[in-house]
Amino acid sequence: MPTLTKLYTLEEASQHNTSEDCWITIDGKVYDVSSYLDEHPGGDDVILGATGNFSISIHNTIKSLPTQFPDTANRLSMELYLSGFTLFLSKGKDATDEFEDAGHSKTARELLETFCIGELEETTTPIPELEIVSKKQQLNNLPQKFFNLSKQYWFAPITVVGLSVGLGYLYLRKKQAI
Ligand code: HEM
Repeated sequence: MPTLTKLYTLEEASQHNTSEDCWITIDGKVYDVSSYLDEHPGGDDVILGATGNFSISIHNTIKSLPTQFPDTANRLSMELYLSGFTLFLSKGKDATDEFEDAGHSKTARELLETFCIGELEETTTPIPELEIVSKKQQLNNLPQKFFNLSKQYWFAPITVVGLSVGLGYLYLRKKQAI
């Protein structure tokens, strides 16, 4: 039997990301929650933040901060690349984690179903449009890494020099005593 469910790609759903026209995708389904934004007890901003706007995850070795910069994506990607960060830029975002993390009640889940307009195409996955994780990045950062290491292990050369001076002194004293 042919399915009557309308299918969307994640990228298509991601175009609807404003307070007048807001779609979110949860568990493979697509919801048009535009009319519910103003009524949402958790505020409209959290739902808008879970839409498929450009989403950028920035990582370096010490911290990871997912954030959103819709307009400045290209400039930012270049700047971050140069400063040695790893950057993932994806167009299209799934809101399942945000929805689940808020601990919504059964009533909220039932209400959600009333806004369902279709499902995601099965092949749809968040596509990283730009992924900068390369060996080149590590090579570019060699001087910085060396600097970081020397900051971390500054005591090692001082210990070696100290030990050499001490041993030399003891050796000379012993030699003089003979
Ligand atoms: C996906 C992004 C969403 C996030 C991050 C989110 C977050 C939240 C948060 C933080 C609250 C608690 C507000 C408070 O008690 O101060 C809340 C409550 C609620 N939300 Fe959402 N929400 C989202 C989407 C939705 C959607 C799509 C619906 C329904 C169409 C919905 C329905 C409700 C309802 C009914 C409540 C009241 C408490 C409950 O019954 O669980 N939310 N939400």
